[in-house]
Amino acid sequence: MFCFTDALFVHTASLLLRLSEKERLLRANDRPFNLSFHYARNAIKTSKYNVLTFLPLNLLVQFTRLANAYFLLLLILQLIPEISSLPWFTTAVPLVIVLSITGVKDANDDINRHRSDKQVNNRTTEVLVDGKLKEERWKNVQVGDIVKLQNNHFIPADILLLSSSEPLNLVYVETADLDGETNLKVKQALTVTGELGNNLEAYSSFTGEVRCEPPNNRLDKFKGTLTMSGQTHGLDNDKVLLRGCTLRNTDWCFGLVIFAGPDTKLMQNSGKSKFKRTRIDRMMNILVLCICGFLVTLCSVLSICNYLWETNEASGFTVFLPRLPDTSAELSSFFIFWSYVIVLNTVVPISLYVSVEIIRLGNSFFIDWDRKMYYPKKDTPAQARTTTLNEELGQIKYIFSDKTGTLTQNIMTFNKCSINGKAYGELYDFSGHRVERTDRMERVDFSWNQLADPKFIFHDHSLVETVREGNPEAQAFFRLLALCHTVMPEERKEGELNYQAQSPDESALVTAARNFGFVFRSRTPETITVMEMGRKVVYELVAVLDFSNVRKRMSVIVRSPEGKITLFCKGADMVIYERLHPSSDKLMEVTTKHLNEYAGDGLRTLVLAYKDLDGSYLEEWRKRHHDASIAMEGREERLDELYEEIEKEMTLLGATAVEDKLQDGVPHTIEQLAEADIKIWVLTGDKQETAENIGYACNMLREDMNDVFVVSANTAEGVRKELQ
Ligand SMILES: Nc1ncnc2c1ncn2[C@@H]1O[C@H](COP(=O)(O)OP(=O)(O)OP(=O)(O)O)[C@@H](O)[C@H]1O
Ligand SMILES: [Mg+2]
Repeated sequence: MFCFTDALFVHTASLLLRLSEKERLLRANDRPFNLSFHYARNAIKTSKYNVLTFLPLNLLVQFTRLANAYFLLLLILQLIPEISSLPWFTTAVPLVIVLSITGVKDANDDINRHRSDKQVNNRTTEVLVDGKLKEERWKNVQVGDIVKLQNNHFIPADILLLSSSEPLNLVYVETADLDGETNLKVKQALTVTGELGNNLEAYSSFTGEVRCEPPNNRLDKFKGTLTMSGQTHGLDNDKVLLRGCTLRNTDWCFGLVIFAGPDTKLMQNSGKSKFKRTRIDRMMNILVLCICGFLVTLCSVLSICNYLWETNEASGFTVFLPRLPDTSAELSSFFIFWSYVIVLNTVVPISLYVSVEIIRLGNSFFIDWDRKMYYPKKDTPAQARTTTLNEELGQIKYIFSDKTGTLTQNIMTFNKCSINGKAYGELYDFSGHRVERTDRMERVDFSWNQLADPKFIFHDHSLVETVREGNPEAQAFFRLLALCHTVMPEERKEGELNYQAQSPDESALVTAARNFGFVFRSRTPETITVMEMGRKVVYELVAVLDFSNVRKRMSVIVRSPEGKITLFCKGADMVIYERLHPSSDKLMEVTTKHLNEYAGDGLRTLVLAYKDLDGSYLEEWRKRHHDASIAMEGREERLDELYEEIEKEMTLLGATAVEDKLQDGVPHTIEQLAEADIKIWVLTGDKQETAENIGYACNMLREDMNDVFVVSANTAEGVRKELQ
């Protein structure tokens, strides 16, 4: 008994501690220190019941259903002899059958959950204990442990990447189970921890201290610092491997466990699934309640009549209807009320619930069997994952969709560009008329460039000539594209370059630069290596001012081998235009004209600009930047301010236009949805003109809609006003 309360106390204490966790502190290789915080262990539990709690909890859940509760009430009434007019088992038997069928189904589901929990908790991974790697079950992994992961293995907890087998400490992870994206994501360790390599001795004396945000469910954000040998380094999402991902293309990597078990982002996201009701369900509930009301009224009227009869007439019938001596008329009519409730219980159509359930089950089979919803190419039939919601399908009024990747293919091709006021990529015939591109046209030959991507297609020869002639603006344009991005290169064999990009736009732009002779070759957290027209140039990467959809731009600051410091920036036209030096005004006008043409064709556009920086100013800025990037409080705001300060008075270089084709059948589908009077909302961050043109291209907007109106407010309040 003692033991039990003790355990309970420790558990509650750790729960309280965890609830109030404001910041997480942990030290590598120091279990006693980490244990003092009572962080959650790595075992997970998704099951709902155990042997003891199953019966009470499951019954409680089942009786929250109106029909079951109603049956129970009837049963209780029938157990009272003064009221009962039917034998008790007429209600008890069906109720028990219904409850036990549902109970068996729930128990089976829960046994499966127990089984999968057990399987997951007993997976093994290698943990560093006393200087040696030891196989350890997942459930025994603790916060602060150093683990070694192998290729194609699942990641057991949320882990800070320390070092890896790949050059430059890269690792590749597949995140399909987390966010559904199938392209591999690249993570890179800090250079200081990367130096630990595969050295177990170095690892056992590693005492890095991590300070980071408390557990939360945001998959794309992480904020923390790592302090080792007196130096503090900022940590962000790029250095963390999340539970639920799989290691790919990486022989091994080492990591430090930061969040375990229920604290991992994966588990924090798997919130309780809500019980959804359909509209028919709700309507049925209301009807049943009304009928119940009717039943109560009926029974009340009958029991009042009974009371009247008892007081006025009953004395004459005692011969036939003998009664107990002390029953009053009031009591008798009270009992009569409940007897009528039982007798008339068939008024309430409880069987309706059962019928509807069966109809839905049948309906879901019809959905699974529907040949028109079968896609032979991938052998995928339609699948009704739930049998409780299918009648809602016919009631849909709104569809909310994403644009990129849903309406469009998410395959981006570099199509056109405007450099220093001159447009490239457009094709003209001898008389100067624009011609449509076809497959038969002569492509630009990139064989002079050994590192070119053979799949890249471009038709305008003049651009290559301009670059090869050494036009400084054209070269600066492609240099920017080769430097300003977050793409990760992969070069397994000499010359076989492969780009891994978070966003396909960037990969298209970097590939374009690659073909035009500015080949992005490799990156470390401190440098970027580019082959510029066959010459290897290593740029020092001073800072990356990352992209966010609020900033709508991204920049890098690099120092060339000659010591020239430049900020390169690319982003949405309006955002860049606001930050240009007045000397670019003329160029801006011409570029705007080109941009409007591109947007008119439904192309995605980006504007490119640069700025030369002064060394002493940069040093001072860099210091402030470092302070802000390891700050735990207000990190984003402070960084934003610093970015804002340096990204101004830039010089315009030009603009790019990238094409993302519509998926097959999109216009047709949208047309049919519109015919069914379903309203469609599409989410996009594109330039307004581009978005409008894609809207026309996919039949969302039609020429005959003459009052297309634009809401142009920036706050929730403003949008609400304009909509009214
Ligand atoms: N990698 C990037 N670097 C710089 N600017 C970018 C980058 N990606 C997008 N932008 C700019 O920021 C704007 C907003 O980006 P966001 O990702 O929100 O939308 P989007 O990707 O264009 O939208 P959608 O998902 O509908 O295609 C874009 O219109 C573009 O101008
Ligand atoms: Mg985007």
